[in-house]
Amino acid sequence: MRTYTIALAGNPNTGKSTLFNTLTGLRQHTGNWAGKTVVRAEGEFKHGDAAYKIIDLPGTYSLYSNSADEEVARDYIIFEQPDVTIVVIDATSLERNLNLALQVLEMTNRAVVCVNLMDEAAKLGIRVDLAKIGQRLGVPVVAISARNKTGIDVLLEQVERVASGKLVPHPVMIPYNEQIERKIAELEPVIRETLGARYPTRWIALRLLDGDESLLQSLKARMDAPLGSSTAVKEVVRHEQPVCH
Ligand SMILES: Nc1nc2c(ncn2[C@@H]2O[C@H](COP(=O)(O)OP(=O)(O)OP(=O)(O)O)[C@@H](O)[C@H]2O)c(=O)[nH]1
Ligand SMILES: [Mg+2]
Repeated sequence: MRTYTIALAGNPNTGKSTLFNTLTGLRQHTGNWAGKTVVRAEGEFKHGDAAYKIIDLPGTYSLYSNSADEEVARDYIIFEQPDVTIVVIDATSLERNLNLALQVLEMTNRAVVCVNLMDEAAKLGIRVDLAKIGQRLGVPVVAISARNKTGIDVLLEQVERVASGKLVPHPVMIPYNEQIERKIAELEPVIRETLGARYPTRWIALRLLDGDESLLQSLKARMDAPLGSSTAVKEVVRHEQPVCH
């Protein structure tokens, strides 16, 4: 039986753990992330012909290394490369939540956006145009209510399609200004050469331009990648203003 790994990412309080509990029942265990005081919850479930290992990532507003939670979530998506990252977003607070979804889509194309708290949205008279969000983001978008256990089958159907490669999403690519795009184009080949093609070079280029020291440290710790000391990188990144935040 094929086993896939999936991660739950999203802002705090969007129902990730509720979904995690719904999917795994008692087949779950918790501990801490290596070297951090951040809780790590992992569980298993079966669906259709496949088994799934699922990781409940800490809730974060961004993945820019501002806290241990953000570093854990970022490192998991970048280095462990789950077969699918489910971004759980709050239907009653789409604008803020989509910000994190876009960050995840810069890191991986193997994603499904899960709009949770649909029951709450309905109560508030909020209508969510799933098709339009899906079209704009370029990944499957599914509506659920984790608490009421609705929409779970459709969610798992989309997760299976992405995990198995039946569907290869092409997420929207956020364009930056000309100067930043030029620097990204200079950095990407250096990153690819240093780290191999396995990693999201455009996202790493953006983080380097943003002066993300924590990411460089993680890269160094995991693969002894001399990216931070690369002269080519230093040349491009020098005097750069932060691009994100
Ligand atoms: N109405 C409603 N409430 C929900 C739903 N899903 C989760 N909740 C509630 O939302 C609150 C937060 O849920 P959690 O599952 O703890 O959220 P989380 O994303 O794991 O939060 P963090 O771990 O802090 O990031 C809880 O009170 C849940 O009962 C839902 O579909 N509808
Ligand atoms: Mg939680």
